[in-house]
Amino acid sequence: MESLVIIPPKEKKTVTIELPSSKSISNRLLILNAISYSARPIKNLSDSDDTRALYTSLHSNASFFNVGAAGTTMRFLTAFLSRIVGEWVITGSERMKERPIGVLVDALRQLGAKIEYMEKEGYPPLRIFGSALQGKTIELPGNISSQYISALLMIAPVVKDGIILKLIGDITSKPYILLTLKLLEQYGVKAEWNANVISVPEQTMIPPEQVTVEADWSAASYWFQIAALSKLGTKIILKGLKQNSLQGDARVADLFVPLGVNHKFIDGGIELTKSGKSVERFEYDFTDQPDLAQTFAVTCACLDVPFHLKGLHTLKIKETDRINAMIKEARKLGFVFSTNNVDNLVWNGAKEEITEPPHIQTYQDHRMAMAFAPASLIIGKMKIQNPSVVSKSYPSYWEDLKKGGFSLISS
Ligand SMILES: O=C(O)C1=C[C@@H](OP(=O)(O)O)[C@@H](O)[C@H](O)C1
Ligand SMILES: C=C(OP(=O)(O)O)C(=O)O
Repeated sequence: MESLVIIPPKEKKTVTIELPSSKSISNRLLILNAISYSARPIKNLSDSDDTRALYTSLHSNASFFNVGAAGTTMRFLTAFLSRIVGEWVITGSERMKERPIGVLVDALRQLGAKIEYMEKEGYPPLRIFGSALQGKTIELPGNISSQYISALLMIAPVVKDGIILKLIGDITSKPYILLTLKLLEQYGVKAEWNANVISVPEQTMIPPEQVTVEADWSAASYWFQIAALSKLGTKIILKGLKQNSLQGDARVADLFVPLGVNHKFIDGGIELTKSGKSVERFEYDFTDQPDLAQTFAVTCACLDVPFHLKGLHTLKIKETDRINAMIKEARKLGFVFSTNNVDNLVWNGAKEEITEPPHIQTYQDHRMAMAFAPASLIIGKMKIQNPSVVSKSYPSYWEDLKKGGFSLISS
Protein backbone atom coordinates (compact mmCIF):
# COMPACT_ATOMS: atom_id res chain seq x y z
CA MET A 1 0.00 0.00 0.00
CA GLU A 2 1.19 3.45 -0.81
CA SER A 3 2.55 5.88 1.75
CA LEU A 4 3.37 9.59 1.75
CA VAL A 5 6.49 11.27 3.11
CA ILE A 6 5.64 14.59 4.72
CA ILE A 7 8.22 17.35 5.06
CA PRO A 8 7.05 20.43 6.96
CA PRO A 9 7.46 23.98 5.61
CA LYS A 10 10.62 25.82 6.64
CA GLU A 11 9.20 29.34 6.56
CA LYS A 12 6.20 30.96 8.19
CA LYS A 13 3.50 31.56 5.62
CA THR A 14 0.20 33.20 4.83
CA VAL A 15 -2.06 30.67 3.21
CA THR A 16 -5.65 30.70 1.98
CA ILE A 17 -7.58 27.42 1.91
CA GLU A 18 -10.96 26.68 0.31
CA LEU A 19 -12.33 24.13 2.74
CA PRO A 20 -14.36 21.12 1.56
CA SER A 21 -18.09 21.22 2.19
CA SER A 22 -19.66 19.29 5.06
CA LYS A 23 -20.47 15.63 4.41
CA SER A 24 -22.89 15.64 7.35
CA ILE A 25 -24.96 18.46 5.84
CA SER A 26 -24.63 17.08 2.30
CA ASN A 27 -25.90 13.64 3.30
CA ARG A 28 -28.85 15.05 5.22
CA LEU A 29 -29.85 17.29 2.30
CA LEU A 30 -29.63 14.39 -0.16
CA ILE A 31 -31.98 12.32 2.02
CA LEU A 32 -34.34 15.24 2.65
CA ASN A 33 -34.51 16.03 -1.08
CA ALA A 34 -35.25 12.37 -1.83
CA ILE A 35 -37.92 12.08 0.87
CA SER A 36 -39.64 15.29 -0.22
CA TYR A 37 -39.28 14.43 -3.95
CA SER A 38 -37.37 17.65 -4.50
CA ALA A 39 -35.40 17.92 -7.71
CA ARG A 40 -33.84 21.23 -6.67
CA PRO A 41 -30.05 21.12 -6.91
CA ILE A 42 -27.98 21.28 -3.75
CA LYS A 43 -25.29 23.95 -3.97
CA ASN A 44 -21.74 23.12 -2.85
CA LEU A 45 -22.47 19.40 -2.35
CA SER A 46 -19.52 17.54 -0.82
CA ASP A 47 -17.27 15.55 -3.15
CA SER A 48 -16.29 13.19 -0.34
CA ASP A 49 -16.52 9.40 -0.64
CA ASP A 50 -19.32 9.36 1.95
CA THR A 51 -21.49 11.77 -0.01
CA ARG A 52 -20.69 10.06 -3.32
CA ALA A 53 -21.79 6.76 -1.76
CA LEU A 54 -25.17 8.22 -0.84
CA TYR A 55 -25.62 10.17 -4.08
CA THR A 56 -24.84 7.08 -6.18
CA SER A 57 -27.19 4.89 -4.15
CA LEU A 58 -30.06 7.36 -4.39
CA HIS A 59 -29.55 7.80 -8.14
CA SER A 60 -29.17 4.12 -9.01
CA ASN A 61 -31.71 1.68 -10.41
CA ALA A 62 -30.08 -1.17 -8.53
CA SER A 63 -31.39 -2.87 -5.41
CA PHE A 64 -27.92 -3.61 -3.99
CA PHE A 65 -25.89 -0.81 -2.42
CA ASN A 66 -22.33 -0.81 -1.17
CA VAL A 67 -21.78 2.28 0.96
CA GLY A 68 -18.12 1.58 1.73
CA ALA A 69 -17.00 3.15 5.01
CA ALA A 70 -19.72 5.81 5.21
CA GLY A 71 -21.54 5.59 8.56
CA THR A 72 -24.15 8.26 7.82
CA THR A 73 -24.88 6.74 4.41
CA MET A 74 -25.39 3.28 5.95
CA ARG A 75 -27.70 4.51 8.70
CA PHE A 76 -29.65 7.13 6.70
CA LEU A 77 -30.19 4.79 3.75
CA THR A 78 -31.42 1.98 6.03
CA ALA A 79 -34.23 4.16 7.39
CA PHE A 80 -34.94 5.65 3.96
CA LEU A 81 -35.25 2.28 2.17
CA SER A 82 -37.37 0.74 4.95
CA ARG A 83 -40.37 2.65 3.62
CA ILE A 84 -39.70 2.31 -0.11
CA VAL A 85 -41.53 -0.72 -1.47
CA GLY A 86 -39.05 -3.29 -2.80
CA GLU A 87 -36.31 -5.65 -1.66
CA TRP A 88 -32.99 -3.93 -0.91
CA VAL A 89 -29.55 -5.01 0.23
CA ILE A 90 -27.09 -2.61 1.88
CA THR A 91 -23.53 -3.58 2.63
CA GLY A 92 -20.27 -1.77 3.25
CA SER A 93 -16.57 -2.12 3.95
CA GLU A 94 -15.22 -4.85 6.27
CA ARG A 95 -15.14 -2.23 9.02
CA MET A 96 -18.77 -1.27 8.32
CA LYS A 97 -19.69 -4.88 9.11
CA GLU A 98 -18.26 -4.30 12.60
CA ARG A 99 -20.13 -1.04 13.24
CA PRO A 100 -23.40 -1.74 15.13
CA ILE A 101 -26.79 -0.92 13.60
CA GLY A 102 -29.07 -2.98 15.89
CA VAL A 103 -30.55 0.05 17.68
CA LEU A 104 -31.76 1.51 14.39
CA VAL A 105 -33.02 -1.82 13.02
CA ASP A 106 -34.96 -2.49 16.27
CA ALA A 107 -36.55 0.96 16.08
CA LEU A 108 -37.52 0.53 12.42
CA ARG A 109 -38.94 -2.94 13.14
CA GLN A 110 -41.18 -1.36 15.79
CA LEU A 111 -42.55 0.85 13.00
CA GLY A 112 -43.31 -2.28 10.97
CA ALA A 113 -40.13 -2.50 8.87
CA LYS A 114 -38.97 -5.92 7.70
CA ILE A 115 -35.17 -6.08 7.97
CA GLU A 116 -32.91 -9.16 8.08
CA TYR A 117 -29.27 -9.41 9.11
CA MET A 118 -27.43 -11.21 6.32
CA GLU A 119 -24.31 -12.09 8.33
CA LYS A 120 -23.92 -11.13 11.99
CA GLU A 121 -26.93 -10.23 14.18
CA GLY A 122 -26.90 -6.47 14.84
CA TYR A 123 -24.50 -5.53 12.02
CA PRO A 124 -24.53 -4.83 8.27
CA PRO A 125 -25.10 -6.16 5.65
CA LEU A 126 -28.89 -5.83 5.78
CA ARG A 127 -31.71 -7.12 3.61
CA ILE A 128 -34.65 -4.74 3.74
CA PHE A 129 -38.18 -5.47 2.53
CA GLY A 130 -39.52 -1.92 2.19
CA SER A 131 -43.16 -1.18 3.05
CA ALA A 132 -45.34 1.57 4.49
CA LEU A 133 -44.46 2.27 8.11
CA GLN A 134 -46.77 3.06 11.01
CA GLY A 135 -45.46 5.74 13.38
CA LYS A 136 -45.45 5.39 17.17
CA THR A 137 -43.46 6.17 20.29
CA ILE A 138 -40.13 4.37 20.33
CA GLU A 139 -37.62 4.11 23.16
CA LEU A 140 -33.98 3.86 22.12
CA PRO A 141 -30.58 4.44 23.71
CA GLY A 142 -29.15 7.89 23.02
CA ASN A 143 -25.56 7.09 23.90
CA ILE A 144 -24.37 4.82 21.05
CA SER A 145 -24.72 6.87 17.87
CA SER A 146 -26.79 9.95 17.10
CA GLN A 147 -26.93 8.77 13.48
CA TYR A 148 -29.70 6.29 14.37
CA ILE A 149 -31.73 9.17 15.78
CA SER A 150 -31.09 11.47 12.79
CA ALA A 151 -32.03 8.63 10.40
CA LEU A 152 -35.39 8.16 12.14
CA LEU A 153 -36.10 11.89 12.43
CA MET A 154 -35.61 12.45 8.71
CA ILE A 155 -38.23 9.87 7.71
CA ALA A 156 -40.61 10.85 10.54
CA PRO A 157 -42.66 13.51 8.67
CA VAL A 158 -43.61 11.00 5.96
CA VAL A 159 -44.36 8.10 8.31
CA LYS A 160 -48.05 7.66 9.15
CA ASP A 161 -48.79 9.51 12.44
CA GLY A 162 -45.16 10.68 12.75
CA ILE A 163 -42.57 9.43 15.26
CA ILE A 164 -41.90 10.17 18.92
CA LEU A 165 -38.42 9.19 20.14
CA LYS A 166 -37.76 8.69 23.84
CA LEU A 167 -34.00 8.70 24.30
CA ILE A 168 -32.71 6.55 27.12
CA GLY A 169 -29.49 7.44 28.94
CA ASP A 170 -27.07 10.21 28.03
CA ILE A 171 -27.31 11.68 24.54
CA THR A 172 -24.15 11.51 22.48
CA SER A 173 -23.27 13.78 19.53
CA LYS A 174 -26.24 16.03 20.34
CA PRO A 175 -25.23 18.82 17.90
CA TYR A 176 -25.71 16.34 15.03
CA ILE A 177 -29.32 15.75 16.14
CA LEU A 178 -29.84 19.51 16.31
CA LEU A 179 -28.34 19.79 12.81
CA THR A 180 -30.91 17.27 11.56
CA LEU A 181 -33.77 19.21 13.16
CA LYS A 182 -32.51 22.54 11.76
CA LEU A 183 -32.31 21.11 8.25
CA LEU A 184 -35.75 19.50 8.61
CA GLU A 185 -36.99 22.98 9.52
CA GLN A 186 -35.65 24.26 6.19
CA TYR A 187 -38.01 21.70 4.59
CA GLY A 188 -40.90 23.18 6.57
CA VAL A 189 -40.91 20.41 9.20
CA LYS A 190 -41.92 21.29 12.74
CA ALA A 191 -40.46 19.18 15.51
CA GLU A 192 -40.28 19.43 19.28
CA TRP A 193 -37.45 18.42 21.58
CA ASN A 194 -38.15 18.46 25.31
CA ALA A 195 -35.69 16.81 27.69
CA ASN A 196 -35.21 13.30 26.26
CA VAL A 197 -38.27 13.27 23.98
CA ILE A 198 -38.21 14.34 20.33
CA SER A 199 -41.52 14.41 18.40
CA VAL A 200 -41.96 14.85 14.69
CA PRO A 201 -45.63 14.71 13.62
CA GLU A 202 -46.63 13.47 10.15
CA GLN A 203 -46.67 16.56 7.92
CA THR A 204 -46.16 17.85 4.41
CA MET A 205 -42.59 18.74 3.58
CA ILE A 206 -41.95 21.92 1.64
CA PRO A 207 -38.50 21.83 0.01
CA PRO A 208 -36.70 25.19 0.10
CA GLU A 209 -36.05 27.15 -3.11
CA GLN A 210 -32.34 26.73 -2.65
CA VAL A 211 -30.10 24.82 -0.29
CA THR A 212 -26.38 25.39 0.12
CA VAL A 213 -23.94 23.23 2.05
CA GLU A 214 -21.61 25.00 4.51
CA ALA A 215 -17.87 24.40 4.58
CA ASP A 216 -16.85 21.63 6.96
CA TRP A 217 -15.80 22.67 10.47
CA SER A 218 -14.38 19.21 11.23
CA ALA A 219 -12.01 19.66 8.27
CA ALA A 220 -11.18 23.16 9.56
CA SER A 221 -9.89 21.60 12.79
CA TYR A 222 -6.72 20.38 11.03
CA TRP A 223 -5.93 23.97 10.04
CA PHE A 224 -6.37 25.20 13.59
CA GLN A 225 -3.94 22.43 14.49
CA ILE A 226 -1.48 23.54 11.81
CA ALA A 227 -1.75 27.14 13.08
CA ALA A 228 -1.06 25.96 16.65
CA LEU A 229 2.02 23.97 15.59
CA SER A 230 3.42 26.48 13.07
CA LYS A 231 5.93 29.24 13.65
CA LEU A 232 4.75 32.56 15.10
CA GLY A 233 3.72 34.87 12.27
CA THR A 234 1.84 32.20 10.32
CA LYS A 235 -1.56 33.32 9.07
CA ILE A 236 -4.20 30.92 7.75
CA ILE A 237 -7.38 32.06 6.01
CA LEU A 238 -10.12 29.44 5.76
CA LYS A 239 -12.79 30.25 3.22
CA GLY A 240 -16.42 29.22 3.44
CA LEU A 241 -16.84 29.01 7.23
CA LYS A 242 -19.71 30.84 8.87
CA GLN A 243 -19.84 32.18 12.41
CA ASN A 244 -23.46 31.11 12.87
CA SER A 245 -22.86 27.58 11.68
CA LEU A 246 -25.28 24.68 11.92
CA GLN A 247 -22.35 22.39 12.83
CA GLY A 248 -21.42 21.48 16.38
CA ASP A 249 -17.75 21.20 15.40
CA ALA A 250 -17.68 25.01 14.98
CA ARG A 251 -16.79 24.85 18.69
CA VAL A 252 -13.23 24.12 17.50
CA ALA A 253 -12.55 27.85 17.09
CA ASP A 254 -13.04 28.63 20.80
CA LEU A 255 -11.38 25.41 21.91
CA PHE A 256 -8.16 26.37 20.15
CA VAL A 257 -7.82 29.77 21.88
CA PRO A 258 -6.25 28.15 25.00
CA LEU A 259 -3.96 26.24 22.65
CA GLY A 260 -2.55 29.45 21.22
CA VAL A 261 -4.67 30.07 18.10
CA ASN A 262 -6.67 33.28 17.75
CA HIS A 263 -9.42 33.62 15.16
CA LYS A 264 -11.29 36.45 13.53
CA PHE A 265 -14.31 36.06 11.26
CA ILE A 266 -13.79 37.97 8.04
CA ASP A 267 -15.88 38.34 4.90
CA GLY A 268 -16.43 34.78 3.58
CA GLY A 269 -14.39 32.93 6.17
CA ILE A 270 -12.12 33.01 9.18
CA GLU A 271 -8.52 34.12 9.77
CA LEU A 272 -6.28 32.19 12.16
CA THR A 273 -3.14 33.55 13.77
CA LYS A 274 -0.86 32.01 16.33
CA SER A 275 -0.71 33.72 19.73
CA GLY A 276 1.60 31.04 21.07
CA LYS A 277 -0.02 31.26 24.54
CA SER A 278 -1.10 27.79 25.62
CA VAL A 279 -2.60 26.45 28.82
CA GLU A 280 -0.55 24.16 31.05
CA ARG A 281 -3.07 21.34 30.84
CA PHE A 282 -6.03 20.68 28.54
CA GLU A 283 -9.25 18.98 29.63
CA TYR A 284 -12.44 18.65 27.61
CA ASP A 285 -15.45 16.37 27.22
CA PHE A 286 -15.85 15.44 23.52
CA THR A 287 -19.33 13.86 23.83
CA ASP A 288 -20.72 16.62 21.58
CA GLN A 289 -17.76 16.75 19.15
CA PRO A 290 -16.34 13.21 18.86
CA ASP A 291 -14.70 13.88 15.49
CA LEU A 292 -12.40 16.51 17.03
CA ALA A 293 -10.76 14.22 19.60
CA GLN A 294 -7.84 13.10 17.42
CA THR A 295 -7.03 16.69 16.42
CA PHE A 296 -6.73 17.74 20.07
CA ALA A 297 -4.78 14.69 21.25
CA VAL A 298 -2.06 15.18 18.64
CA THR A 299 -1.99 18.99 18.98
CA CYS A 300 -1.69 18.97 22.77
CA ALA A 301 1.10 16.39 22.79
CA CYS A 302 3.03 18.30 20.13
CA LEU A 303 2.65 21.50 22.18
CA ASP A 304 3.79 19.67 25.31
CA VAL A 305 0.40 20.24 26.96
CA PRO A 306 -0.69 17.26 29.11
CA PHE A 307 -4.38 16.40 28.60
CA HIS A 308 -7.41 14.48 29.73
CA LEU A 309 -9.88 13.96 26.88
CA LYS A 310 -13.24 12.65 28.11
CA GLY A 311 -16.53 11.55 26.54
CA LEU A 312 -14.81 9.29 24.01
CA HIS A 313 -17.17 6.30 24.45
CA THR A 314 -18.23 6.34 20.77
CA LEU A 315 -14.69 6.37 19.35
CA LYS A 316 -14.32 2.61 19.50
CA ILE A 317 -17.10 2.07 16.92
CA LYS A 318 -16.03 4.66 14.37
CA GLU A 319 -13.85 4.08 11.26
CA THR A 320 -11.46 2.22 13.58
CA ASP A 321 -11.08 1.90 17.34
CA ARG A 322 -9.77 5.44 17.50
CA ILE A 323 -8.65 5.33 21.13
CA ASN A 324 -6.31 2.41 20.58
CA ALA A 325 -5.20 3.66 17.17
CA MET A 326 -4.15 6.97 18.74
CA ILE A 327 -2.26 5.28 21.58
CA LYS A 328 -0.35 3.08 19.16
CA GLU A 329 0.55 5.76 16.63
CA ALA A 330 1.32 8.55 19.13
CA ARG A 331 3.95 6.26 20.61
CA LYS A 332 5.75 6.39 17.26
CA LEU A 333 5.97 10.18 17.79
CA GLY A 334 7.40 9.54 21.25
CA PHE A 335 4.22 10.30 23.27
CA VAL A 336 2.91 7.75 25.76
CA PHE A 337 -0.90 8.04 26.03
CA SER A 338 -3.14 5.91 28.23
CA THR A 339 -6.86 5.11 28.54
CA ASN A 340 -9.41 3.49 30.84
CA ASN A 341 -10.36 1.56 27.69
CA VAL A 342 -13.90 2.95 27.83
CA ASP A 343 -14.19 6.66 27.28
CA ASN A 344 -11.01 8.63 27.87
CA LEU A 345 -7.51 9.37 26.65
CA VAL A 346 -4.87 10.75 29.00
CA TRP A 347 -1.38 12.13 28.57
CA ASN A 348 0.60 13.16 31.62
CA GLY A 349 3.57 14.33 29.59
CA ALA A 350 5.40 10.98 29.41
CA LYS A 351 7.76 10.79 26.42
CA GLU A 352 10.08 8.26 24.82
CA GLU A 353 12.99 8.89 22.50
CA ILE A 354 12.32 8.14 18.83
CA THR A 355 15.17 6.99 16.67
CA GLU A 356 13.76 7.10 13.15
CA PRO A 357 11.14 9.12 11.23
CA PRO A 358 7.70 7.87 12.35
CA HIS A 359 5.64 5.79 9.94
CA ILE A 360 2.00 6.34 10.91
CA GLN A 361 -0.64 3.70 10.14
CA THR A 362 -4.11 5.09 9.39
CA TYR A 363 -6.41 2.06 9.90
CA GLN A 364 -8.80 3.11 7.11
CA ASP A 365 -9.52 6.23 9.16
CA HIS A 366 -9.32 9.60 7.40
CA ARG A 367 -9.00 11.39 10.73
CA MET A 368 -5.91 9.39 11.72
CA ALA A 369 -4.16 10.65 8.57
CA MET A 370 -5.39 14.23 8.86
CA ALA A 371 -4.69 14.64 12.59
CA PHE A 372 -1.24 13.03 12.52
CA ALA A 373 0.22 14.71 9.41
CA PRO A 374 0.45 18.19 11.05
CA ALA A 375 2.65 16.66 13.80
CA SER A 376 5.47 16.85 11.23
CA LEU A 377 5.68 20.58 12.07
CA ILE A 378 7.17 19.54 15.42
CA ILE A 379 8.60 16.07 14.75
CA GLY A 380 10.06 16.76 11.30
CA LYS A 381 9.90 14.35 8.38
CA MET A 382 7.37 11.54 8.78
CA LYS A 383 5.42 9.01 6.73
CA ILE A 384 1.66 8.44 6.51
CA GLN A 385 0.45 5.03 5.33
CA ASN A 386 -2.46 4.84 2.87
CA PRO A 387 -2.88 8.62 2.48
CA SER A 388 -5.83 8.29 0.09
CA VAL A 389 -8.04 7.48 3.08
CA VAL A 390 -8.65 11.25 3.47
CA SER A 391 -11.15 11.15 0.60
CA LYS A 392 -13.79 9.90 3.06
CA SER A 393 -14.41 13.52 4.07
CA TYR A 394 -11.67 15.81 2.66
CA PRO A 395 -10.42 14.67 -0.78
CA SER A 396 -8.21 17.73 -1.33
CA TYR A 397 -6.47 17.51 2.06
CA TRP A 398 -3.00 16.72 0.64
CA GLU A 399 -3.30 19.32 -2.13
CA ASP A 400 -4.21 21.86 0.54
CA LEU A 401 -1.22 20.85 2.70
CA LYS A 402 1.00 21.58 -0.31
CA LYS A 403 -0.56 25.06 -0.49
CA GLY A 404 0.41 25.38 3.16
CA GLY A 405 4.05 24.82 2.21
CA PHE A 406 4.38 21.12 3.10
CA SER A 407 6.40 18.95 0.69
CA LEU A 408 4.86 15.57 -0.04
CA ILE A 409 6.58 12.63 -1.72
CA SER A 410 4.77 9.39 -2.58
CA SER A 411 6.71 6.29 -1.67
O1 LIG B 1 -24.70 12.62 11.92
C1 LIG B 1 -23.57 12.84 11.48
O2 LIG B 1 -23.40 13.44 10.41
C2 LIG B 1 -22.41 12.39 12.27
C3 LIG B 1 -22.56 12.05 13.59
C4 LIG B 1 -21.42 11.61 14.45
O3 LIG B 1 -21.53 10.22 14.65
P1 LIG B 1 -22.14 9.57 16.00
O4 LIG B 1 -23.49 10.09 16.20
O5 LIG B 1 -22.13 8.10 15.70
O6 LIG B 1 -21.22 9.94 17.12
C5 LIG B 1 -20.08 11.94 13.80
O7 LIG B 1 -19.06 11.24 14.47
C6 LIG B 1 -20.06 11.58 12.33
O8 LIG B 1 -18.83 11.89 11.73
C7 LIG B 1 -21.11 12.34 11.57
C1 LIG C 1 -17.23 9.01 12.35
C2 LIG C 1 -17.19 9.55 11.14
O1 LIG C 1 -18.00 9.24 10.09
P1 LIG C 1 -19.16 8.14 9.94
O2 LIG C 1 -19.58 7.67 11.31
O3 LIG C 1 -20.26 8.85 9.24
O4 LIG C 1 -18.58 7.01 9.12
C3 LIG C 1 -16.21 10.63 10.86
O5 LIG C 1 -16.29 11.24 9.78
O6 LIG C 1 -15.31 10.88 11.68
